[in-house]
Amino acid sequence: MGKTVDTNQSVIQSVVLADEKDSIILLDQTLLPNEKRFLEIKEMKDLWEAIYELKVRGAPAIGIAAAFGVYLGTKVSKAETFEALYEDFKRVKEYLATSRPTAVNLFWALDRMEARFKRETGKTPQEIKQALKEEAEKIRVEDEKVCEAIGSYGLSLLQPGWGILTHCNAGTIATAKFGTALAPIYLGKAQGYNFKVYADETRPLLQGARLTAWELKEADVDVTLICDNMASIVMQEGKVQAVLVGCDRVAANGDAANKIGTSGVAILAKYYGIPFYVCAPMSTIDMGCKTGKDIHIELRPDEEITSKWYVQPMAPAGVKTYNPSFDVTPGDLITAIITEKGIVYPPYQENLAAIFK
Ligand SMILES: CSC[C@H]1O[C@H](OP(=O)(O)O)[C@H](O)[C@@H]1O
Repeated sequence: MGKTVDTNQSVIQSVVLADEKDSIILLDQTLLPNEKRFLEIKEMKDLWEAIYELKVRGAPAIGIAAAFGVYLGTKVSKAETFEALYEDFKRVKEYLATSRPTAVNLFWALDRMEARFKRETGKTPQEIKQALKEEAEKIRVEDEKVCEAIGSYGLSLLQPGWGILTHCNAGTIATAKFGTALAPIYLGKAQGYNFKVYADETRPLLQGARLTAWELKEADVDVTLICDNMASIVMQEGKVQAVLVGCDRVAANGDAANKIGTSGVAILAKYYGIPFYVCAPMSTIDMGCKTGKDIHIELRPDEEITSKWYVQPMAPAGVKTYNPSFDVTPGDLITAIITEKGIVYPPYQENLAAIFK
């Protein structure tokens, strides 16, 4: 379990590497909105647990945490050669890869750290460890710029005063900064767009209620919290002019995995003729994944449904549950995919491939 530290950061950075402590400082998102507590993570198993228990969550933030975790886990190696250190590195990478299966950023970051390791051939173990630390920080810094670019492209699709529906949390705490789906909201706030955000609470883990509503209230953005089963009525009543969601893995054909319930929102948006945008860093687009059918959907514990938020369980003891943490929205329900390289429209197979060229 990580140690609690006092950090009165003004702009929340949910996961950073504390140079002076050479440890990971992360915002414990499971305690929000009631407590803003930062944990100091020094041990690999504490980081693995933080990812699994969603203390740090959101595809980009998971990737950044994993990259820092690779550094933490490798720096304690006593190896005296490149080859021996590489064996220890691979054990760290394999361990972190078991924390959560759906967000491709975890694996993207681990692979990027391995690529950096291999570029350090001939260097001393100490030099290689320093290189890993640099690469992890580069991933974090780049993600800020990526999210800001997504925010700018996303904002170009929106009008001042629009109602925007969001699902789950793809905000600043799910990334290095700005978020993905909330990035256009933050950039718009700074330019006087006065958006009205309708945030789905997003059962069962309530990232919309606990995180998005909290983030947006902190940022003085007009946010209305709704239950997931109210998405239809706010669309039907003309309160919503666009839907913005994040993602955890986008397949080459444009199918996008995101928090459970997202595909239902996409179907509603299609029915009401409302544009449905997926905000996707290229680090979340998996061209090796042909369609949404190839995306591993994480299944999580019963308690998240039956008892987690209740004074006492709200379901009969021992009742079976089905708790997929994500679902896949078919590409033909997605109006456009907003990336840091620009806005990608269908046909996604060709147009997603084009942004990687
Ligand atoms: C900016 S990625 C946000 C993405 O990640 C969330 O999943 P989780 O909270 O389980 O990590 C959700 O799918 C968000 O849209």
